[in-house]
Amino acid sequence: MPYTLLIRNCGQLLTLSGGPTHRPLTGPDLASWLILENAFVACENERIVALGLMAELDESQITPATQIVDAQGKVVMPGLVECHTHLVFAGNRAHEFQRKLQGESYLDILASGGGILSTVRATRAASEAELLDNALRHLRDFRRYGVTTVEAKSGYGLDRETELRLVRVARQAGRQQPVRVVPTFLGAHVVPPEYKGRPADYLDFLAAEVLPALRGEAEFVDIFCEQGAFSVEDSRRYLQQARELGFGLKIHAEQLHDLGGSAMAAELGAVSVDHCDYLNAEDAATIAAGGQTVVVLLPLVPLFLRQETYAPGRQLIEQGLPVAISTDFNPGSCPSKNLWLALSVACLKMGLTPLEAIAGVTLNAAWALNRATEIGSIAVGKRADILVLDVPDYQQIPYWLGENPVREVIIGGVTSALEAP
Ligand SMILES: N=CN[C@@H](CCC(=O)O)C(=O)O
Ligand SMILES: [Zn+2]
Repeated sequence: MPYTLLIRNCGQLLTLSGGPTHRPLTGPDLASWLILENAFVACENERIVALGLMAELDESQITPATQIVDAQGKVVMPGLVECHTHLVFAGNRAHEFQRKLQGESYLDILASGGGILSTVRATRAASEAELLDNALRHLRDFRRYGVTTVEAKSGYGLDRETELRLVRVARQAGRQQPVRVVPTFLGAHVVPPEYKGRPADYLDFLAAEVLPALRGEAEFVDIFCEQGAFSVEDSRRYLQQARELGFGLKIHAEQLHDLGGSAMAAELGAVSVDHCDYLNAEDAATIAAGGQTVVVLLPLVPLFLRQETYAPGRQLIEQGLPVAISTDFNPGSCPSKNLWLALSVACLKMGLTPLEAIAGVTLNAAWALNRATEIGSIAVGKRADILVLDVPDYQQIPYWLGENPVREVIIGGVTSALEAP
């Protein structure tokens, strides 16, 4: 079959391929994947079918029906994979920004009934149509940044009806526009007012009344293991129950304190452990030994919460851990969808190199969603989620701080218009 889409004259084609295919990238592999200069990528419908140097291009596969994108010597790379967001919510927390600037901590604001609980009130009060509208707007913004897959957590309902609604909205939003949406159930975000002081009872309720209704609807189950949220022991029991029901596991852990939640979740086979700003070296070694859990770094969160401590990214890489990078887009700890900024801050504050950080927002992020056979690199057989950037050299990606380098976004072999707001 002839090519349906050809991207030619790629100055640098960042393939993210050439390394191991059976596990996430770790150690030196994070930065030694293949870059082709003066190259092409060809697709048949939604799949990549060929790539190589321009001199190797088989012109006989080009027909008048082939769509040709001229990269004009710029960087071409896989679509970004955003592996940790709280996509579906109502309202915002701009009113808490000033409180934060005056020194109130994230957990103090939560303990006073604000923070996550403030977004829960707004989300419970919103209609399904309003929530869908918000989610679609955020997905459009993500797509402009070159994000082609987005994980979407629930977690601002904290009751059966609203939590199921949030998962339904995430799935519906995924069907209504081109960015792929991967739903995660985070009903165990914090303890709702109805269960105040009874976290274990709330988790039992979720496990008995909500998780069974989510089989086939949400792929992962997540929990916020932290002071003021859920303890390590309660989290362990809940995640075990979720695993028995067939869900993949994720955890928010070591965000503000070193409690041991990340190592616990890794021992249960979690696909990712997220935040890890306070992860200690011993627990990092436990996670590395498991060999299957990705550490998702969220550098915009300590930045936004004015925290000095960032996850020890460099040290984690030296210890052999696979790292990914995400924004953690949400109304409280990161109201930003700019994954390029997160990538830059991962370099500046966590010690990643540009190549490692690029792997963190593509192939390793795909591993954190259990989708690395489908997305995250430019390789024959993979889904054609591809970006054409406006920069000629990958070194400029983290350098232009906070800018959006995306010129063209291709999702499933289809170029999608980046319409004005
Ligand atoms: N830490 C817990 N949950 C989110 C924040 C949610 C919120 O503040 O609304 C996070 O990943 O940072
Ligand atoms: Zn989060």
